[in-house]
Amino acid sequence: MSASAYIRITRPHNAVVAGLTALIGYLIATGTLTPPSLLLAVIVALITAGGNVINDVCDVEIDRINRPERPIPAGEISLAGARAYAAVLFAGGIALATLTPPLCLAIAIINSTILVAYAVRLKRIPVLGNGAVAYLTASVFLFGGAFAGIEGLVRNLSLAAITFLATIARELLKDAEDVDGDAAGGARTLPMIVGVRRTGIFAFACACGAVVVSLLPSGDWWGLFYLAGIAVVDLVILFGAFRGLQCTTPGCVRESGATSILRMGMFAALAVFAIAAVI
Ligand SMILES: CC(C)=CCC/C(C)=C/CC/C(C)=C/CC/C(C)=C/COC[C@H](O)COP(=O)(O)O
Ligand SMILES: CC(C)=CCC/C(C)=C/CC/C(C)=C/CC/C(C)=C/COP(=O)(O)OP(=O)(O)O
Ligand SMILES: [Mg+2]
Repeated sequence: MSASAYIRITRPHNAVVAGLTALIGYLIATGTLTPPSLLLAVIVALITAGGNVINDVCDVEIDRINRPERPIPAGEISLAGARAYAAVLFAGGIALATLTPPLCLAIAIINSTILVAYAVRLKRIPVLGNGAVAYLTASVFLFGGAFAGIEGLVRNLSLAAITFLATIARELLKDAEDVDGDAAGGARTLPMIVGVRRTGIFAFACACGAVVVSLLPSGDWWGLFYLAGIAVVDLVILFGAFRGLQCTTPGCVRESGATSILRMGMFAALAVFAIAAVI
């Protein structure tokens, strides 16, 4: 057993960015950060870490082939140990969420349940699995807003919609990249059913939807800086999705860099939201 394996299995960069995104959600909803709001980042990081650990527990057979270096297939953490660790991370996140308003606690419990359901079953259902990851990612903004009450959550609905659509687009293109490995692992994804070309068209349509919603007038943070920043980000997102749209094979999607360009655009969007909220 090594301590580093217990850190690696949580995909810490992912959990930390998710935690910081909850703070951006609160900042957008209220225009300020308070010391108690820092708790949001810890809760989201713990629950995201729990989701990543339970995912590796359920994907152990796929990862033995595709990702043998991960802690469970590499023999660094036992299956039972990882299961117990995931339970501790979820329980820690939910216990801390009892210190937040009931709306936040409800989201924390619902999301923990969806993360377990995703690992156990939803991941294998085409589109529904992608929808679950898109909802979870979008919900970080709702969670941050909900710390300021229902009005905060409502104020962040447009951000959640943008994130949902952009994440669906990226997750579908990730499935298009992974068709060969997923088929060997027995998974069924949209591109296996309708082909890479149609998946690319659907992903591009979702990216266009995200761009349209991102330009609609919204809260106090919506202004000249936001419009200028988001216009650049929108071009990056459209370019990434367009690269995927042109492909008919998984290899083409991988070489197009579409999913990396989309990830870059999504992280840049977070920076635009955060700066727009404070200036
Ligand atoms: C049109 C437009 C302006 C779109 C921007 C949408 C937006 C604001 C997306 C932000 C999504 C985001 C990065 C949320 C942070 C929470 C988080 C860590 C989510 C899950 O991880 C995503 C990560 O990129 C996983 O990457 P990978 O392992 O390569 O799949
Ligand atoms: C707001 C609250 C309380 C929680 C949000 C929780 C978040 C941010 C979830 C975002 C989505 C996410 C990162 C989920 C983690 C589990 C997951 C879907 C991992 C990806 O696993 P696979 O789909 O198996 O892909 P791999 O090939 O990387 O294993
Ligand atoms: Mg997995």
